[in-house]
Amino acid sequence: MLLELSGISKHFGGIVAVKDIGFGVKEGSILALIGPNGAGKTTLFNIITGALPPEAGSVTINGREIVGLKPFEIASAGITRTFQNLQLFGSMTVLENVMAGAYLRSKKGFVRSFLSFPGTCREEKKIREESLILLEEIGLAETAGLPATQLPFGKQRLLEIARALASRPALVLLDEPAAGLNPSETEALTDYLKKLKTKGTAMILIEHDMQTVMEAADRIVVLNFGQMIAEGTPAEIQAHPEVIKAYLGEDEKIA
Ligand SMILES: Nc1ncnc2c1ncn2[C@@H]1O[C@H](COP(=O)(O)OP(=O)(O)OP(=O)(O)O)[C@@H](O)[C@H]1O
Repeated sequence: MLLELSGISKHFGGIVAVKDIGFGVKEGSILALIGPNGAGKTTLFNIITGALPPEAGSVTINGREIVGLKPFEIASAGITRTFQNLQLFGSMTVLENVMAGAYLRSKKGFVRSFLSFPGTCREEKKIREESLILLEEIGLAETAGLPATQLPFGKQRLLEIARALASRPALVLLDEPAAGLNPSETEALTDYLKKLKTKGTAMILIEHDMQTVMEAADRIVVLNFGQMIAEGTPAEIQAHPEVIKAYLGEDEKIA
């Protein structure tokens, strides 16, 4: 397993946000995290990325414990994320946003990259080339020189994904990547995520669009009121009685 969670619990005051959660994500696979609003999905993302400390439990990447590490250390260990409400660098161009993501794995770092040491120039050139390739793959190459905020919303979402991928992470956490996308953009996104997976990137996907989830995910974890009520393949989840009950009422089916 690339990522393993076990016994993760967290509460806020009297609210149990997540309780005794455990699952694993394999290299080059997509795990979808689904559940009604308030089920605990974002809390889990915040715990995995080091933004929130869990009260109990362990998170490992390639067997290395990451609970207690700072967010930038976890990012350097190969886990990056996107946000539900986009967090792009508005004053930078599309290309610069992706390059900023790439500096996470750079030896020189973002600030030193602005100083013109010979090694730094070579590295910047390489990062620029790789970032352009990433933009090409995600369909944003033509917008590389535009300020990020000039892109339409759907493209800003893709840019955030490209930036999260720029440091070549082993695992990317995607928070509702299809939210606000039109049907053809959603389809293109789903195809892109599937392609990414075949190149070896693992992903955890929080997504309310069930078609995207059922099509892209290898495995699905279902949360309800902070508890994990089911884990399985898309077909298993669609037929799972507890899941049907939590989502739709007992007599109906998902998706
Ligand atoms: N910082 C916080 N302070 C207090 N309560 C919180 C905090 N963060 C989350 N919660 C509570 O913890 C529970 C789980 O919230 P969380 O945001 O993880 O759910 P979610 O599944 O991501 O929901 P959504 O789909 O609406 O984003 C909710 O009851 C929420 O109100």
